[in-house]
Amino acid sequence: MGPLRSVVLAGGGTGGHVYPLLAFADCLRRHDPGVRITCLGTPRGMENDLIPPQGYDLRPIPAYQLPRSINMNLVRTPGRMWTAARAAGKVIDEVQADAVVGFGGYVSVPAYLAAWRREMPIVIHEVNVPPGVANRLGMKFTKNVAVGFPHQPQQAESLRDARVVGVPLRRSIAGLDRAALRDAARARFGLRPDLPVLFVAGGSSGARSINLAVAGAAKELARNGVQVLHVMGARNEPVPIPTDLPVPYVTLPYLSEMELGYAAADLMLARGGAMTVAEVAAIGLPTIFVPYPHSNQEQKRNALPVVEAGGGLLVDDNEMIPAWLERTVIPLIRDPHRLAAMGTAAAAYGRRDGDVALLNFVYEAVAR
Ligand SMILES: CC(=O)N[C@H]1[C@@H](OP(=O)(O)OP(=O)(O)OC[C@H]2O[C@@H](n3ccc(=O)[nH]c3=O)[C@H](O)[C@@H]2O)O[C@H](CO)[C@@H](O)[C@@H]1O
Repeated sequence: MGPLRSVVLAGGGTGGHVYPLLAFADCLRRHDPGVRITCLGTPRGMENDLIPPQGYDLRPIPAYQLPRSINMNLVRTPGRMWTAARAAGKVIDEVQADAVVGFGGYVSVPAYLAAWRREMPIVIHEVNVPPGVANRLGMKFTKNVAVGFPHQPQQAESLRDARVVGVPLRRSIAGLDRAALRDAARARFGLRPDLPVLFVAGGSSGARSINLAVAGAAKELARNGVQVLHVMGARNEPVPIPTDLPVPYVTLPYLSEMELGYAAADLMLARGGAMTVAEVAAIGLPTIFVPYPHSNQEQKRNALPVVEAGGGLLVDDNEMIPAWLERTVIPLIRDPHRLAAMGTAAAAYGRRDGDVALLNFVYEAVAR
């Protein structure tokens, strides 16, 4: 049994914050089935779709969006933030939490504030460079900062002393054997077992520029025997795909069982969200990264170490046009030796034990 009786987890908004929270919750429950786990969420974030089905207690906290330029001066922290912090504090008191573990996103801020007022252990897990604004504020209250990747302490002064623990990944992904699941996964999507598969997914909310480029390349990819499994993003307008293609082209709005997509694929085309990078690296899936261009180079920094290790390619969003895709994807996906070498390089960079490493870090922090 670990040193925790009750823990509050905070992280919300996009999949990028919710999936590591969930993976960590699962790990905690596996190691210590008696511990009480409570999650804080905003009323409309993706946590509402993702957390309750996994059987965790999700408590809504009033949403308050921090301005990106907040000066981190608590005296000037807006009143609405304290209202949210009081709501978080009520939950913390009710469940008699021993610690708060935050993954970033707006809901983490009230949790950090409430835990700080109660002088409780706070642990922060951060996967981006620069750290998100919520975690930056949280770092004022704790030195227990864990990060997902080795480049983060080198690139961000505020993360210099952070512990590299990796990223908690869902068990279905951390434990994935792609080769063993490949045929079943392909059958599930109606894909042929004998032709290569390009898996396209633009992060937890999809990516319009990627969707348009792949749709534009659909005919040429199909003519060259490349099958496509394309997750468009539930919040995106679906892009029309030609219907008379000679090989399967399967579109989905969202894929909950992401491991099936990963297992079906020979090559992935993705954004550079930190979770996506951690997942494809861990499972050794060669990936073409098209970082989201509008967030401070954050996604480029996530993807670059995998690319430099030889596990993927990097392309600017403005180069994401059908001709580039045709030129790059077709020869690569037909070259199993190159794909295998890229997969091995990606896997050497990735890790599958981020959940356990973070749990050990939390136990240490609570024991301190
Ligand atoms: C535009 C933006 O600001 N994006 C940020 C956001 O990305 P975003 O929310 O897109 O997050 P990631 O790419 O990191 O993670 C997406 C997660 O959703 C899952 N998934 C995705 C599609 C699908 O159909 N099914 C599914 O399960 C993936 O397996 C992955 O676990 O959070 C990341 C982590 O903080 C940041 O690094 C990104 O920069």
